[in-house]
Amino acid sequence: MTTSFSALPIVDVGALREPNLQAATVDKLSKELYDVFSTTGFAYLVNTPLSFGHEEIFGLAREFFTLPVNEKMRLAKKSFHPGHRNTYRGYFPVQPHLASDNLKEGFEIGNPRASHSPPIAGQKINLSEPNVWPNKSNFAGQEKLEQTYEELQAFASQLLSLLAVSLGKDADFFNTWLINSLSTLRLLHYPPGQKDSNQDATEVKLTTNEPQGCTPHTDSGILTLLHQDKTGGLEVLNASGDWVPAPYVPNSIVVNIGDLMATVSGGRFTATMHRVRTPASKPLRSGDEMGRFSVPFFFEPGEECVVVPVDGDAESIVYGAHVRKKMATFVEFQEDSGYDTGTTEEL
Ligand SMILES: O=C(O)CCC(=O)C(=O)O
Ligand SMILES: [Fe+2]
Repeated sequence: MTTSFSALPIVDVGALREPNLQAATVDKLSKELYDVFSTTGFAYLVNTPLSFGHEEIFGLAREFFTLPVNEKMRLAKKSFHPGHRNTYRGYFPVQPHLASDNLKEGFEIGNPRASHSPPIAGQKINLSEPNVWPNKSNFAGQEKLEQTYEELQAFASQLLSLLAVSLGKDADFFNTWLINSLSTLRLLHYPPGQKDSNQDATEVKLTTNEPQGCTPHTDSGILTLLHQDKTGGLEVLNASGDWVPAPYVPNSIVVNIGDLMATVSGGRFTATMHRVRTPASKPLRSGDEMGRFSVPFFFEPGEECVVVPVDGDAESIVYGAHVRKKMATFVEFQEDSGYDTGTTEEL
């Protein structure tokens, strides 16, 4: 269960930069992670082993989202562009007509080295389809994003070993989860809200009193590693029902537990509700005109992975079935997005 925290804790994971971890370090870090994941379910991580910084990752996000709309829509998932084959990876546009509490556009990639399977009969979403990319002449960031994915996957795997130890298991206890992992790297852009009618095409017309860039939710997978820019807006729900701001802390990334890991841990870890406020409209803002950028990495097992909870008597979960069930609640995956693209080309 989450607690009545008033700020997210900070965990220094600098020791993970060393090639060989001492047993005492494993012990210390796994205890620290256990403490935060069994209370807030969320923390800032500092001194991570990642080789890239915020400037690089948000440079890539900015480069992607400033592409012309038709170039982004060329990558749109089938639910936003019926002529396209990609159902799971690719671009989704802002959909104010569908959900005024989810005002964001996004671009998602899976494992760049994965082998791909054809769609499963009767399933509308192919979880193991290939990535789609903008033309190289328009977007130079493909290779960098692929490397970013691989580094985040490796870092998340280190954390997973520590979580296994923290739950009294061997460090490799969850290693089968890494086979054909479905982890997702998602670039997100939250356009600023705009209250008057002179908005341009990239701004969002606010239709509710409480505009949301991202509706309250828990993440579905193992854990999420989040890069956020300095705009702010992320809020985490504590046990008293208060939304606690989780602003950017310099050189940190945010980590949080997903539903699957909460279940596997027998409820020892908590998947905490969070949301993102829509960035303030232009006249109120002093900095960036484009709104907020964030880059969550959702660490996930493979589609066919049979996930066995740590308490022997609890029921196993097939990850593909778990994620499909959760997806039914996401606006990005609604059957008919109603998005009118006016184009028909296929990828
Ligand atoms: O943009 C953020 O800071 C959080 C996004 C998020 O919670 C999500 O995509 O699941
Ligand atoms: Fe989330």
